[in-house]
This record gives sequence, C-alpha cells and structure tokens, in this order.
Amino acid sequence: MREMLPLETALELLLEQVKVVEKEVLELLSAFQRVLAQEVFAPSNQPPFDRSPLDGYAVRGADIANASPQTPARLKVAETLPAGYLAKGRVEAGTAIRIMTGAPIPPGADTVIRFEDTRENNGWVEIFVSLAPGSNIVRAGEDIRQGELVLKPGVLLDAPEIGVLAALGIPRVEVFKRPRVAILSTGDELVGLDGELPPGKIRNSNLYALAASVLKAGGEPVLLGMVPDRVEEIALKISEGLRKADMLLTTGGASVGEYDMIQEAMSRAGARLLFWKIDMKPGTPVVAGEAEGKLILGLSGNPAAALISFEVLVRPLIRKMAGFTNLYRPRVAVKLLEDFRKKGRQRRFLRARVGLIEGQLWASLSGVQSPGVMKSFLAANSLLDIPGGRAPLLKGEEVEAILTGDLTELETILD
Ligand SMILES: Nc1nc2c(c(=O)[nH]1)N[C@H]1C(S)=C(S)[C@@H](COP(=O)(O)OP(=O)(O)OC[C@H]3O[C@@H](n4cnc5c(N)ncnc54)[C@H](O)[C@@H]3O)O[C@H]1N2
Ligand code: MOO
Repeated sequence: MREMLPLETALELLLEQVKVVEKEVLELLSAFQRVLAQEVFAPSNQPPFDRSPLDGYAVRGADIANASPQTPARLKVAETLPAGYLAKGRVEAGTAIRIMTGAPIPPGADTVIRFEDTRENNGWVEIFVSLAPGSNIVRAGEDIRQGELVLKPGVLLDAPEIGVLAALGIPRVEVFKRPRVAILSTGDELVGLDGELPPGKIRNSNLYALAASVLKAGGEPVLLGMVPDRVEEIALKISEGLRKADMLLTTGGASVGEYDMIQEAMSRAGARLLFWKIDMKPGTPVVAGEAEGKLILGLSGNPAAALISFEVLVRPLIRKMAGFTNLYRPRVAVKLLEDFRKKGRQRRFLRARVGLIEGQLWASLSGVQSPGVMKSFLAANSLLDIPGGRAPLLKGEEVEAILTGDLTELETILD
C-alpha cells in the first residue's frame, strides 16, 4: 500500500465505489430539503392566463391613444373584476373594466392603466396617460412555459423549488432516499454525555459532531455508539453498521499507536483495505475499506481532524450517494490577514474566517489549529487549503478558501 495518497486521488478512488441510493415519492412538503430524483416538466403555464399586475382599469389601447392630463380619455366603467373571477362582459370601445391585481385580462382589453393615473366619478373614469397597447399585462407562461424543463434531478428542494412545484400543481415528487451513514466511536477513554466525567475519560463528542455533519450533508446518521479498544468488539460493531447502513464511519484507532486497531477490525469484519493515510493535516490517518459494496472510513479520533476529514473527504461521498449533482463547496481566492509561519511538507487545512474588506475577500485564522482543538471551528466559515511546502505565508499572500459557512455572514465578519 502506497504511503499518503493525495486527497484528490483518495477521493476519486472512493467516489468510484459509491452508488446513488434508491428513490421514493413524497408529499411536497415532506420533500423539503431532499434531493430531486426526477425531471419536472411544467404541466401548465405559469401564470396560467394573461393577468393584471396592478390595480387599475383594463382598456383598449386605441381608446387612450391621445390621453394626457390636459386631455383625459373618458371611459364608461362597465364592471369591477376581482382576482379569481372572469369578467362578465368584454371591454368594448369607449368602456373600461375596473380590474384588481392578479385578475385575468378581460376580452377586448389590451392595456391596464394603474389607479394613480386615473380619476373615477359616477361610473365614468378619466385616464390621464397614454400607454402603448400591451402595457401592464403579464402574459400567460411569462414565468414558466407549459412543457418547459423547470427542475432537473440532483437539485436540493428548497423553499423556491417547493413554491414552483406548488404553483404548477405538483403535489408529490420523486426524491432520493437519504443515505444511511453509521457512526461508531472507538476508545477506552470515551464516556457518554450524562453524568460525572471519571478521571482520565473524555466525552464521546465525535459521535455527535459527525452525526450532525451527516445530517448537514444530506445523510441519515445511524448511531452505533462507542466501543472500547478491542478488535473483536469493533469488528462486531462494524458488521452491525454494514447491516444497518449504506456507509460506515469510525473514529479513533486510525493511527499507529498500540491500540490502533481499526485496520485489524475492518479485516475481521470482512472488509478489503483500500488505503491508509492521506497527505493532509489534520486528518492524515484515514483507513479506507470496502465490504459488500459499502465503504468503511476510519477517521482520526482527534475531533478537529475527524471533522476536517469529513468535510473534504466524506461529505462529497455522501452528496454523491444522496443524488446531488454538485458535490463540492465553492472555493474562492482570499488574501491572508495575518502571517502563517508554520512550515510543513504536508498539505494543510486551516480553520479561518473569510470576510469582505472594501470588496476584497480576506481570511483570518479562527484560532488554534491543533487536531484536537474544536473551538476554532466555532468562529470559522471556511477552510484554507494550503499546499504542502507552501508555508510560511505572509500577510497579504493569496490562498484558496473552501467556503463551509454561510455566505451571508461574510460582510459582517471583519472590522
Ligand atoms: N506515534 C505517532 N502517534 C501519532 C501519530 C503518528 O503519526 N505517530 N499521528 C497523530 C495524528 S496526526 C493523529 S490525527 C492521531 C490519530 O489518532 P487515532 O485516530 O489513532 O485516534 P486516537 O488515538 O484514538 O485519538 C486521538 C485523540 O482523539 C481523542 N478522541 C478519540 N475519540 C474521540 C471521540 N469519540 N470524541 C472525542 N475525542 C476523541 C482521543 O482521546 C485522543 O486525544 O494520532 C496521533 N498520534
Ligand atoms: O493528521 Mo493528525 O489528523 O494531524 O491531526
């Protein structure tokens, strides 16, 4: 087995192994935040009919051709037309229909004049402006044409997509199931969240951080809990994970220490080893295996290393399984707001905050970068991707940032 694969090589190898999960049909609102699995062609025009975008008067353009404040056109108001109804009659020469926003344009009319440009008195309306025929009419299909491909498989069904499907009268859609991702923490030092912390022990935080990450990536976490550093127990849990889920993540025991037994446990559970170690820091030790067509990824026990491995390696895999077309986060060029002096031959991912200063994106490190430190994630909205051998870096140098956080935060971050 070769030492330390480049991240892209490892990712390519793993992406080849994963398949998109099955599909299911859901009621529209249950499909919110799911990935669309079908093409959606518009069954009808949106809007379905020519309509008024204003409260005003539907008229014939010819009748108001010479209207002005000095020489208003005088038209007989034939009826009032609210949204949701059809006009009883036509707009004949010399008449107008009072029309509300969203109401269908009555036959005979080709223009709508807004209330502000008119004055009504005793069943007659004076029009003070002349508009070209066709003005102020929203045409049927102006938004979406019947037969048009509106949504493609692989998109996330967010609020606008749900709204468009509802507007088109589509009550159910085919979406991808959520890939189930089993998570197992290994380590004698681990205890759960309740109760006193015994001496020498730590909380099993990786289970929760990874479960939340799986949810965010579009997967469904299957919590396998924690096991002590014993090969047989780990192997049994791996087998359980293979039965219950489409992919399995473990943390701990991925390095070279005496108790690092994930590789051994994977083999006992019948897995084929794909690789161990990726050229990145944090997150070098990743044991990748495959069994029954399912991936098993043994991530570092170090909490920050595990989360960074998840971000750059596991997230794209889950996104592929979940049916997304876009697997990756956006990457942008940023300038460093401070020096980063630590040399290193390995590629590094640094937790950072990216924000705008006078139209330029800048990055400042969000705290301590050690693989066991979590707090620096709290202020981070990105990972800086520093190629091996590139550091030391000086303030003002350009580097690449992977945007992991909310873009809306960008403007408020730096002063
Ligand atoms: N002699 C060497 N030692 C280490 C090397 C090395 O190359 N040679 N690599 C270091 C690097 S880099 C990393 S990263 C870690 C990876 O360690 P493991 O994956 O074997 O993880 P553990 O040793 O089990 O744990 C590391 C650290 O994380 C804590 N931990 C473990 N599980 C959890 C959990 N579920 N929740 C929260 N924290 C957890 C654990 O207590 C340790 O502090 O190895 C270095 N060593
Ligand atoms: O590879 Mo370890 O993950 O540096 O921290």
